[in-house]
Amino acid sequence: MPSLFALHRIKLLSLLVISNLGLILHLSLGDVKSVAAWAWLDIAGEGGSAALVLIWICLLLKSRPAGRVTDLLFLGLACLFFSLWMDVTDEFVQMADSVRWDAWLESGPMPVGFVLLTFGIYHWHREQLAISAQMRNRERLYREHRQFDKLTPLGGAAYLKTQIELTIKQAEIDRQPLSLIMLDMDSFNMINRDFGQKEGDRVLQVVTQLVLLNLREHDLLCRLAGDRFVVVLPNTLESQAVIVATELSMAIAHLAYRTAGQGERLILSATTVAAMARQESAERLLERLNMTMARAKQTPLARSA
Ligand SMILES: Nc1nc2c(ncn2[C@@H]2O[C@H](COP(=O)(O)OP(=O)(O)OP(=O)(O)O)[C@@H](O)[C@H]2O)c(=O)[nH]1
Repeated sequence: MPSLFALHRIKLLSLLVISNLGLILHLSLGDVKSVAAWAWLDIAGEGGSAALVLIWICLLLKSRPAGRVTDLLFLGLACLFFSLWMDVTDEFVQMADSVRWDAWLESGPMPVGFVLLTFGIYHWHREQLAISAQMRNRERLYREHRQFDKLTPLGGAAYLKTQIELTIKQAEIDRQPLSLIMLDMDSFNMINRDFGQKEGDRVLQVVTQLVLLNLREHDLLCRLAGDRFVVVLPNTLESQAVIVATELSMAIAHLAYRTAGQGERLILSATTVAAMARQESAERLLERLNMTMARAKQTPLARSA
């Protein structure tokens, strides 16, 4: 993974050069104030704000791919930083009363920065709408990044339980059936053992994409743990969930998966089971599915709970 500096070298160097030019201009045309003349509260406020904006810039560049939205957000934040930096510099260097340009350097870039940030955030919002459409089957109602698994990236067990509780309540209000599918990869530890953990990770990612492709708009896929996934299917009877579960198993069995290293063809398979929610907690429902899964792994015909 390239470092933050390597990816955004020109942006960061430009900010460094311009900030230093501002500082040099002040130092060469003004007088350095004595420590007694320093306004500590202003220094802390303005300096702290400049430091925070610098942190925002680093987080932005670290978390976003290069492109127009990143450029707009960066330029906006860079303008805010420059204004605040000039403000701090002013606390250490006294300019003659006749000098006007220093006030421009302090106040000018700030509104420009806000305008650029507004454009950037607007385009970010549009980009996010497109991403959210793709994330449709991965998240519902709210996003809490700590509850999302980095690898797949699907909601984890905690997210799943919250979503099941919410969906059970909604199903009761709507008087609609709610079913769940549990999917567990078969002999997954052998993939890790024979081809390495990285290949195992890749299999989990590919299987996730494949399952997502086979779900309906309102279904939700989560990763319960390891190679075990759960699909929440609102407005679905158990008999319909069993059909979807069989389709998912078949899709995985028919996947022409090749390893990243030598391109070996792997035969993947998964066991799936389905259950309809009764008047029970999410915990109990998952327990019931886990038990059915354990039975199905031993006797492949036990596919519903
Ligand atoms: N590569 C990879 N492996 C994982 C991850 N999480 C769990 N595992 C591995 O998944 C394997 C799951 O093993 P088991 O629960 O025995 O499942 P299995 O080998 O599919 O066996 P059966 O389910 O009985 O068919 C273990 O070897 C875990 O170490 C992960 O994020 N990445």
